[in-house]
Amino acid sequence: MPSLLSDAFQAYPVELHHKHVDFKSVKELPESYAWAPHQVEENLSSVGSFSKEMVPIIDLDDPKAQNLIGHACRTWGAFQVMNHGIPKQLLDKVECAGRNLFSLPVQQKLRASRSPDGVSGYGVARISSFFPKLMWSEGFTIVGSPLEHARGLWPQDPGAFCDIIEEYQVEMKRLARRLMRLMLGSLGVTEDDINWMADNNGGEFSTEACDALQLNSYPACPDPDRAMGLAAHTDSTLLTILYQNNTSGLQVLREGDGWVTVPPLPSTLVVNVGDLLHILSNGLFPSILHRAVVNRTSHRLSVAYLYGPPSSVEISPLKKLTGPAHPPLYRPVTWTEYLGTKAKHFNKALSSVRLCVPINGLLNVNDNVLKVG
Ligand SMILES: C=C1C[C@]23C[C@@]1(O)CC[C@H]2[C@@]12CCC[C@@](C)(C(=O)O1)[C@H]2[C@@H]3C(=O)O
Ligand SMILES: O=C(O)CCC(=O)C(=O)O
Ligand SMILES: [Fe+2]
Repeated sequence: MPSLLSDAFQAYPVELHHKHVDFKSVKELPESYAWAPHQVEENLSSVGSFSKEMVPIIDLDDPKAQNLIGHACRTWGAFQVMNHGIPKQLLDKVECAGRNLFSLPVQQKLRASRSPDGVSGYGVARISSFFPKLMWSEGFTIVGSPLEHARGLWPQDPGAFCDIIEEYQVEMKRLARRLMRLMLGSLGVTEDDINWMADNNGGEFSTEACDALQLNSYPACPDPDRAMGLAAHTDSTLLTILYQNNTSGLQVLREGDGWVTVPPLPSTLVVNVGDLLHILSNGLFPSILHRAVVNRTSHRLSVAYLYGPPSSVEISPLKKLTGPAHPPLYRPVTWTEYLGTKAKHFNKALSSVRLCVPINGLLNVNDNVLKVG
């Protein structure tokens, strides 16, 4: 049984081809990128006569932040945070590093390709293998040090990119831990209730949470209504912190509302509940289905910080949240194992680790919500 995050996909290698079109020179959407209308599902805000609610915006300096976060996690599974303490200059630097990377010639980027059974490197989203059409995006995943891949990309000076990424990883880990404390606090749970988070865990577990960084690039698209930037998915994480540049594209699916756009706001970060927090909270905090759409005029860039537990620690519903009236709904699972499950079942992964499986078999997270369009 693999225990490192980087080993998660050994049992499920995917041969994702890297024959990207040259996004910049394409004048018409190639058929291989043209999604069927029902897969793109229109964003109701452009059609509907009703106004939709917005993903909550929470100021971390607000004394009520913990309660507001708890409410947002229960009712949305996502929120935006301001006054989060990440310097604007660092966000600018990481955006610039991403732009530098994606603007390299394709041949150079391919020198840092993610291998079929690997987790780090350049390539199309791993979930692409579940769809008949290609996504209008490219990505670069970093687990641990980016040095090896950066050497392939910038043989003369890999250090500049690595310094920025490493600084970002440190700051994001600090923020993720703070957010975890607030989210759990709203449920009456403390770090001491979670062995791997507690400072004094007697050395039984590594206290080091695991994480990954995903840089996403969405070039301007000649036919955005038929294209998909990143298809609907939940993250496998405890939580994800997303920085998006000033171009909108992120949408979350909300029961009753359909796809709701999360507009980029200056110096604000988006926080998503992932599947492992869904499990840990015994479903009180649902993981959120989200996607990225593209547009005709602007290049969009996003940076997702994916935060999870130490890769071999088993995550199961917290004892404090379960009892005779609330039996545990999920079996214990490590992050590494869950990533493998996700690689096999994709959006049915969460129901595949459910203890009482729905009568009609594995439930796709998409089946759980009101369909739009
Ligand atoms: C730790 C991870 C979560 C992730 C798979 C990965 O190994 C690294 C990339 C992550 C990402 C980002 C885009 C969407 C997603 C579903 C994917 O294909 O790669 C997520 C994965 C996830 O959260 O399951
Ligand atoms: O680009 C976005 O807005 C979404 C990215 C995302 O969902 C991811 O990287 O997991
Ligand atoms: Fe995501």
